[in-house]
Amino acid sequence: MGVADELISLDRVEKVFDVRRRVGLMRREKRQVRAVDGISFAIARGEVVGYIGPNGAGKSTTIKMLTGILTPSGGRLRVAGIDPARERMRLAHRIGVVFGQRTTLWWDLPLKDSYGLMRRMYRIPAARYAENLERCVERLDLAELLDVPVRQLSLGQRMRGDIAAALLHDPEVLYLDEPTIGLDVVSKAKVRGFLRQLNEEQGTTVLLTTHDLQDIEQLCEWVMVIDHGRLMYDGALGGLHALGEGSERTLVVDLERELPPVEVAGARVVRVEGPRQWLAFPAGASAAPLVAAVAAEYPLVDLSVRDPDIEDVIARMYAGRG
Ligand SMILES: Nc1ncnc2c1ncn2[C@@H]1O[C@H](COP(=O)(O)OP(=O)(O)OP(=O)(O)O)[C@@H](O)[C@H]1O
Repeated sequence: MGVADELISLDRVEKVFDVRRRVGLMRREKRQVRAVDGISFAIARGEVVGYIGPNGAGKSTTIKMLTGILTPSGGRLRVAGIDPARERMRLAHRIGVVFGQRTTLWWDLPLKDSYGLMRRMYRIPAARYAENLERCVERLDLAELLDVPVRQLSLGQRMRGDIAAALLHDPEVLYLDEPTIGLDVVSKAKVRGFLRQLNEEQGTTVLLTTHDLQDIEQLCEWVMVIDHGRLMYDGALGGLHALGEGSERTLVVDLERELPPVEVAGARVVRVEGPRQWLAFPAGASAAPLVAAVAAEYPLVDLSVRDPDIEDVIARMYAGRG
């Protein structure tokens, strides 16, 4: 990735919170929480990057620093060449933000009035506003909803409304914090489809925080995993599959008939159902010798190889933390 393409960069960024905790009846104890503990990464223009980690890992704190809501305690952070905390208003014109858990829309106003207010806030030229609104309305299926007050929208409708609101001023980068939380499968698919199209057609850079690994698998080629404020992984999605320590692939074999568990070197049977057996083997190993060994010793009818479930890999990464 060339430096010229770098839209977001963090260099040893830290955020420390001072928290006071009551201990006993009178005493209060001062404690520091290192929410983000020396994180460095770079995101190039046009990338869609997943940012995942367990509860309390530091994801929201990172996003808040990237928008300028929070000032880092240390390190250097730039978005589109801007220091977010120092020039928050200037940055606001370049970024869009969607928080799945709360809306940026006006609760009592019809959707289109909220958009009108956005237009004035961001001083969006009339033609550009009309064009962007039309595109969002069409692609996010909002035509029927424009006159409805936000409080009357379903969660999925409101989320689509929020995503449109974040895009009316043509941001170069979109931060999404749990954009599919609480949505049904159809709404999730709509939101994901829209984001993919946005990235492909407008080249919008997307930083996506989510607990839904389907979001990640369907949208992101690059993933960062954070835990205890530190980056545990920063790489291609495919690399995650191979990463989880002890992660395994599965060879599923269909035998001619029901047989005792297959015995071959380098794999162990983890499940038997009638003539079908599941053999787990290390994700890094080749399946070929295993298949050959089974075929030589057993009446093999059919087989398939399954990659480790990304959910398992991530769960293992979280479990091994500390
Ligand atoms: N304003 C604050 N004051 C004190 N501590 C905070 C504050 N904001 C966050 N923290 C702490 O910082 C840590 C990281 O929190 P953060 O919200 O960034 O996690 P997260 O990865 O977004 O978690 P989740 O998946 O639950 O949203 C947590 O221990 C949290 O309690």
